[in-house]
Amino acid sequence: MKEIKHYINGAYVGSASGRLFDNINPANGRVLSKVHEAGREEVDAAVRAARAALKGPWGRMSVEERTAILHRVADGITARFDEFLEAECLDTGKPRSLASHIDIPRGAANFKVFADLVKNVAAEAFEMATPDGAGALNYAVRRPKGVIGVISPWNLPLLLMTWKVGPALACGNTVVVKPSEETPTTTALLGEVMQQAGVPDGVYNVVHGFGGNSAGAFLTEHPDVDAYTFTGETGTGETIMKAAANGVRQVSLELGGKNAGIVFADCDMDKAIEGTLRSAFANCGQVCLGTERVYVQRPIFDEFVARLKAGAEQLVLGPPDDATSNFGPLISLKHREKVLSYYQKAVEDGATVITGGGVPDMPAELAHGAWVQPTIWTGLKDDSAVVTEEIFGPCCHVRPFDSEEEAVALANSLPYGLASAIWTENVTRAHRVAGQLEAGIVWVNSWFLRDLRTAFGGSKQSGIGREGGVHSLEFYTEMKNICVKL
Ligand SMILES: NC(=O)c1ccc[n+]([C@@H]2O[C@H](COP(=O)([O-])OP(=O)(O)OC[C@H]3O[C@@H](n4cnc5c(N)ncnc54)[C@H](O)[C@@H]3O)[C@@H](O)[C@H]2O)c1
Ligand SMILES: O=C/C=C/C=C(\O)C(=O)O
Repeated sequence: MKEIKHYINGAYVGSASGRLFDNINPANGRVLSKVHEAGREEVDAAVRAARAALKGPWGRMSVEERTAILHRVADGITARFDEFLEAECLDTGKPRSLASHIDIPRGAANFKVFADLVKNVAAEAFEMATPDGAGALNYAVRRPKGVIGVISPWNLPLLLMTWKVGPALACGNTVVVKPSEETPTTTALLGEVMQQAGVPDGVYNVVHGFGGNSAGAFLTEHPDVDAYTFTGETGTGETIMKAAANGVRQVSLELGGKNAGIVFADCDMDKAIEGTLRSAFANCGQVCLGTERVYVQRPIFDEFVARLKAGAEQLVLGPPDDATSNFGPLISLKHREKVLSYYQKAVEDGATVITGGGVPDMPAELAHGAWVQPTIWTGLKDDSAVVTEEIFGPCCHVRPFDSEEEAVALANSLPYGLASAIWTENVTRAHRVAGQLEAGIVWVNSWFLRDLRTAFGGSKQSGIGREGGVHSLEFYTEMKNICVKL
């Protein structure tokens, strides 16, 4: 059976403890590989390697050399596209059509975009007056923040990990990555690409394991890491923030959401249905930006629900290697238990189940996979846990509204604030509502349309900080002001 090892200081190494855990294929429940679980010893070795690399050739390299290497990393991912695709689809069960259009190309783009960006961003300068009339000149320079701890989730493994590693390395930092225990393979494979691209040893390190009392906690408790960038659940973000408080380390947190879609009666119904179907069901609903609350203006409510139901019922469930399928399993049986507990709660709370609500019948070879039905409810009260808590499954609750004010108040009513989607053909309304929504990202007549130069992140309990474009530089560099008296 294949083993997945840590990647530390340019070499693949196993755990001293010899502890291994199973990497399961969620489509059929079979073990794909055995993964080494890092103890404090491996995490410490990875952090030491990252610290040494910062002081070594990486730290002394010109921006031109560094960014040329990162372009080679991107090209290396593209050259091994099929291997990355296969690995990502086996670990997650997601359809190839999805991973080949989103996950893997974005993995490569995340290195190119930030390599190009750091070459072209100027820093600030201020001339100032002084009492003697000679004046002084202030100018800023950016320096790498140091060793960055990267902790990533399982829903878009390569995409979300490289979204952090790309800018971190472009800015001259070194990294220790702890990928999700559910999806270790592409993060491990990237080590080979890094090596072939000429990334010096110790710049990119990977340790595998779980969160609490395992590699994740050992990394966030390690005193020699300068900052942490994390994507995952809000509760985990709180834990990491507490650990990072020791030694006053900075955090960038991309956390959970309970995102609202607002569909006005003046929308283009075809676009609104297509976009809402994608935002609720893509990646089996396991997208942080996904829509789990849909508010629809009353005159079109019945038609919208009927068309959404028809769309959901046309989704084709199947494993990644089935070219006709566009809907995969959840990440694990454990996650399915959580999702199904909300399916049950919805019924207990009096929901009308428009479609789905349970486990689909799958052929025998997939019977042990983490399959669930795409599910739509109506009729829940606004305070039902199904409507207020992030489920992270292929489901949404649809509720009618009457006025624009009501829709904005409903959308803003939760402690989350990651993303929203507005569907309307009235351009004035679109701008007016977008300006009032408490969310880091608002899409108008679209969903998950991403320009990597833009600020990405959540408000309220959906996160701290923004990454993307120049905003990544704020986190991955230390800006230093130099004041010269003339
Ligand atoms: N805002 C965003 O950009 C964004 C993007 C994707 C996913 N998410 C969120 O991520 C969640 C789904 O991902 P998940 O289930 O992998 O999240 P998670 O918080 O369970 O795990 C994320 C990572 O943190 C690690 N971890 C867990 N406990 C830890 C601890 N105590 N110390 C250190 N590390 C720890 C895990 O091993 C994993 O690598 C959802 O809530 C989703 O909304 C947010
Ligand atoms: O599941 C969350 C998806 C996040 C997407 C991004 O971080 C991105 O597109 O940069």
